[in-house]
Amino acid sequence: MSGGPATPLTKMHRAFLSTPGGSKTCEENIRVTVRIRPLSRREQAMYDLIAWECLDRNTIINKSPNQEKATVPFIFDRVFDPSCSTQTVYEEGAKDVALSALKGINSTVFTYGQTSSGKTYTMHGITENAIKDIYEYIHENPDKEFVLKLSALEIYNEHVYDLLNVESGSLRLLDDPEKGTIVEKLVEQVIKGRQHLQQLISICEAQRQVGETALNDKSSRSHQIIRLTIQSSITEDSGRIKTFIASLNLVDLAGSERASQTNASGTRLKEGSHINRSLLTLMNVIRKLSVEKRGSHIPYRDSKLTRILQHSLGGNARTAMICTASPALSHIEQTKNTLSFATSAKEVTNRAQVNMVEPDTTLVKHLQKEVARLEAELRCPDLSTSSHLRALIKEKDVKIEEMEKEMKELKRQRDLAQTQLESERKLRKEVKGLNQDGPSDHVVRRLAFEMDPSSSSVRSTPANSKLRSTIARKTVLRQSVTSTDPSLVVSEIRKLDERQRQLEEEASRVLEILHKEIASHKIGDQEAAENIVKLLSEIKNMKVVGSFQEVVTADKANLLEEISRLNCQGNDILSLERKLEHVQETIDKLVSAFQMTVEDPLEYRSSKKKKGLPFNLSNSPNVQNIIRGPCSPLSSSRKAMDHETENMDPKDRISISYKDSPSRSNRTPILKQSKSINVKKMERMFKTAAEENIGSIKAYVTELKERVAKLQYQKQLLVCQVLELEKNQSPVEVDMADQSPMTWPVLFEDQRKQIIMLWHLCHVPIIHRTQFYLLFQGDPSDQIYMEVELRRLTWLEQHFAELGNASPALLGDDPAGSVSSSIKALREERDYLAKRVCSKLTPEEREWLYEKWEIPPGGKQRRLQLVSKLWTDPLNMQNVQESAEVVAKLVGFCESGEQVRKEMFQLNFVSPNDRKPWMMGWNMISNLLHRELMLMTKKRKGTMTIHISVTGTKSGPETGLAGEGLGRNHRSSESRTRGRIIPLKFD
Ligand SMILES: Nc1ncnc2c1ncn2[C@@H]1O[C@H](COP(=O)(O)OP(=O)(O)OP(=O)(O)O)[C@@H](O)[C@H]1O
Repeated sequence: MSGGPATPLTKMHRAFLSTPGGSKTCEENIRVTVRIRPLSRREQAMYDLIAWECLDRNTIINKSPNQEKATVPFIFDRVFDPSCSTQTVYEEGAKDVALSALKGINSTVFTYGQTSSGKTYTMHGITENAIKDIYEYIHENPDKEFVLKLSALEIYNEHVYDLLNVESGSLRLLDDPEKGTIVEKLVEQVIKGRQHLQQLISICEAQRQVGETALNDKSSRSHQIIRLTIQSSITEDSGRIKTFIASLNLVDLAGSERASQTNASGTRLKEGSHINRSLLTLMNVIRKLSVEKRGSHIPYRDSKLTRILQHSLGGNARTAMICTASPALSHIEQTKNTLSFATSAKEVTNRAQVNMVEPDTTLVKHLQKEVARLEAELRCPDLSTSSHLRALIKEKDVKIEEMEKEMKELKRQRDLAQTQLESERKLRKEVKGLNQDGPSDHVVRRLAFEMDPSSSSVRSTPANSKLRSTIARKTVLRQSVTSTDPSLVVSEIRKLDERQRQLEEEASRVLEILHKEIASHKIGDQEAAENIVKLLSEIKNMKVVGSFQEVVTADKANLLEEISRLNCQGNDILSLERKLEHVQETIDKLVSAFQMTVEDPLEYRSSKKKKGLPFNLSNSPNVQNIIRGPCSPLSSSRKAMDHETENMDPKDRISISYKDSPSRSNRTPILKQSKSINVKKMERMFKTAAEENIGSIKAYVTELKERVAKLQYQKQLLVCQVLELEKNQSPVEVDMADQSPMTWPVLFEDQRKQIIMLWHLCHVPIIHRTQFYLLFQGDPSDQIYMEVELRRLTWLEQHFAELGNASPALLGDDPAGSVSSSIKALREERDYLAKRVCSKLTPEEREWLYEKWEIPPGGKQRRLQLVSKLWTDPLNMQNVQESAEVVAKLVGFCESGEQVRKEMFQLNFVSPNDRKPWMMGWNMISNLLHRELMLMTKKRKGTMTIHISVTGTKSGPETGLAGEGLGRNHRSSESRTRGRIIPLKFD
């Protein structure tokens, strides 16, 4: 093979061209040098001959004795004979190019040649020298700031591997429109210093695939590319920072080889074929670049090597190629090939340019202009001239309008679906109503409780279809939140939330753009600043949030309406409770008066005189009220009494009239007289009438209490549901209307287990657990209680889970709602119960229990040990049952022999007459529900005012919704708010 033509001298000159942006493009040929190594020991041993002679610094010629043709010299940028050191090779063959990276120009140094020709040997020296020079340069330029990063890869068998992260496996090549081919996930390490860099390079060299061949004990079996990225910044006198960034690629190629020479087989043969193939592609690329016209297709993509090195081959880089060769005659053909390749390479022209990151002056000018324009606009008092901002606002307005339209459409669809659903329900109810006599089960199960007693009679007329449809309509109205499919409402709320998010994002984007613009412009003018504030507020006041809130308010109107309705009920409750209190007082007084009268009329009179009792049976206006009460059959008793009085002997009548006598002095003789007349008969009459009256009054009171309790439950159930919907959590799916009687026992057991577990998790007072457990044993009418209990416990459990023990911070000054305070309250409750063990249990009972609950005899605090074991195993129903029995005994439930009515079970689980300090714990927990609702409604920021009724008795709040004061420290506020209507303003 003949040598190539000499490189024209003109091509050796580099031309720096100015780019439009001001940076320079360096158009130059690849710098190609040839290094001939000394004969290796192996070659010497074989008495190999030297076949090449370096005629001068640039020329090498084949001096083989048996040449048939005249040899043509090869001319390169530099030819290094075997005596040249690596230092010289670096200085004259690579340094200039390598150090270009320090000035923002990409550079690449290749070593190319036959296997064992000295590529790795040379590249190792080049790398060391380059590192040394780079750090010297950094040292000599303290005014510049440098950031060095290193990445390293090898291409082995056409796979790319990260030499700094061997675990990564084969990496993919990606095409980046700006950067060209990049290696995905290639690690790039920031260099901390020269030693660190050297250490990393050593690691790369150690990681590289090396194998023994016949020609080289440590033959590199892969192409290695070490990339050092250098970022340098300099601050000019003007304060402008110029930043340059460039990469230095140090490429040590695997050597071309002949299988016959390397004796390769198996793995080595395969490696060799991959190496040769990729080198062939490299040669093709170089050849095409050297001969083809600019713009013609260059097959970079034929190998990973050429893809990765694309910039270095005819692109934005300065490239130096050091071709290494053996002088041995035995490798003459290989060397000729190398020199031929090198000859092509020197024809390749690159266009390197300085890579400056510094903000372009044009951009700066543009920004300055923009600042000036905006400042001028802001100075103008008429905002209408702020065309940019106006356009922005207009654009947003259009978007908002579109979104509002979308929302309206969504709302319309939702309403349509709801109407369909409701009419379907209505229809179902009517059909059901026709098939039933008496009160509708459906209605009862729906928790709809008629306040108006007359409506019961309406319902009890099944034949009247008109009335039935009225009831159905009422029930549908009542259902609202309680019976509207929660998933439908939740889905609507989610949709609206999504809309809200989108709108808020839009608004934020507008504000962000404005902020950025304004922040980037230095506004020294007060007027301009004011205008900006004005504009910002105008943007903020865009109808985004407002319009959304209106929509949301409207969409959640059913929830709010429901709350309002409940609060109206709350007012009813309040008035009912007042009446109730009043009636209760009357009863108490009547009972005591009656008992005293019957037991000893004389004593009664004297005590009445002493205590100054303000009324008696006949003249009490309260009695009149009671008698006139809708449920009181007292009138009949009274009539009976009157009737008996009328039929009395006139003498007997005197005995009745003594009470009315204004003259107290006359009483004794009259009384004596009356007694002598028919005392027994009168006593009997009086007793019967009084007993009848009291019974009736009690029945009336009980009825009132039932109404109040049921309304309260209904109210709390709604609160729970609202909270669930608010939290977008799937509600406890218990649609009682659809519960068939057959499934209720199963459902009850399931709910009870959940409740027991939740009691345990929420550290609910054990007296409450006992009361609830014993009262609600699975009767179908227990459904509402089970439902409410489960819902609020579920909420509490979630609340505690969210709160954790660090709740005080979240609760502000009120640590009462924390888990720890509940645990403390539970402990105090156990102490209280332990104290009752002796008084409530006989010694025999105690011993029996100690034995049963395995309390060791003679142990200390056996009572406390016993109580500590109660309600501790929520999964063990026997433990639950027995715990309830013991606690019931200790507390004295049903001691009076009177069955506690379920309806009387208070929502805050505290017997009003028996509040203990530890009971406040559960009060507080229960009241969290109420507070959550408050917070939720406050957050809603609607425009309506909702009144939450806060009611209570003298000893504390009576309902789960009542009471603002949550802790002992808040007692004063509790008493302040008790019994008042607290308006919650939505603004
Ligand atoms: N200029 C030189 N002076 C002295 N020894 C050299 C020179 N160049 C190479 N050698 C030696 O020759 C041997 C082969 O060199 P090297 O491994 O660098 O070859 P290579 O081209 O990288 O081979 P391969 O392609 O198989 O990896 C090594 O033992 C090395 O020390």
